[in-house]
Amino acid sequence: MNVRLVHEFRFEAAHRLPKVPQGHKCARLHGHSFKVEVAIRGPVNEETGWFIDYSHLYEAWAPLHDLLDHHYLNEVPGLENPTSEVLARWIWTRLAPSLPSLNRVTIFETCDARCEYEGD
Ligand SMILES: Nc1nc2c(c(=O)[nH]1)N=C([C@H](O)[C@H](O)COP(=O)(O)OP(=O)(O)OP(=O)(O)O)CN2
Ligand SMILES: [Zn+2]
Repeated sequence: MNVRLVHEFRFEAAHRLPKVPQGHKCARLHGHSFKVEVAIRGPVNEETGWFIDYSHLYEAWAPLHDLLDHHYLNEVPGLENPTSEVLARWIWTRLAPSLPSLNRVTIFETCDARCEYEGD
């Protein structure tokens, strides 16, 4: 039996999008309460009844939270153009080494819009 486990994380950050057309509102400095969903996929162990402990997701996420929370994303190396798309891949690249079963990273900038990334 295979399952997808999903853990939500949140961080607050400011950003601006430097490559949008002139006059676009997102060229101005603004902030979001970002929500990130990290999904892993794999088999359930018949003995333990789980795939892996959710705490592994938390442990993998914690260093990224420190890099992102209450930061100006444009100043974070690799996030000079911090769209949801760029952020999703940035997070994926940093989680994948410690979460080989990584299946999807989803970025919610607002309640209504999200970017889902499943690797290239
Ligand atoms: N494909 C993308 N489009 C947009 C991104 C992005 O990262 N990828 N980002 C933005 C801005 O960051 C913006 O802050 C979010 O804009 P929007 O979804 O329009 O959110 P609002 O709450 O400001 O919009 P409402 O019109 O109030 O719904 C824009 N586009
Ligand atoms: Zn924004």
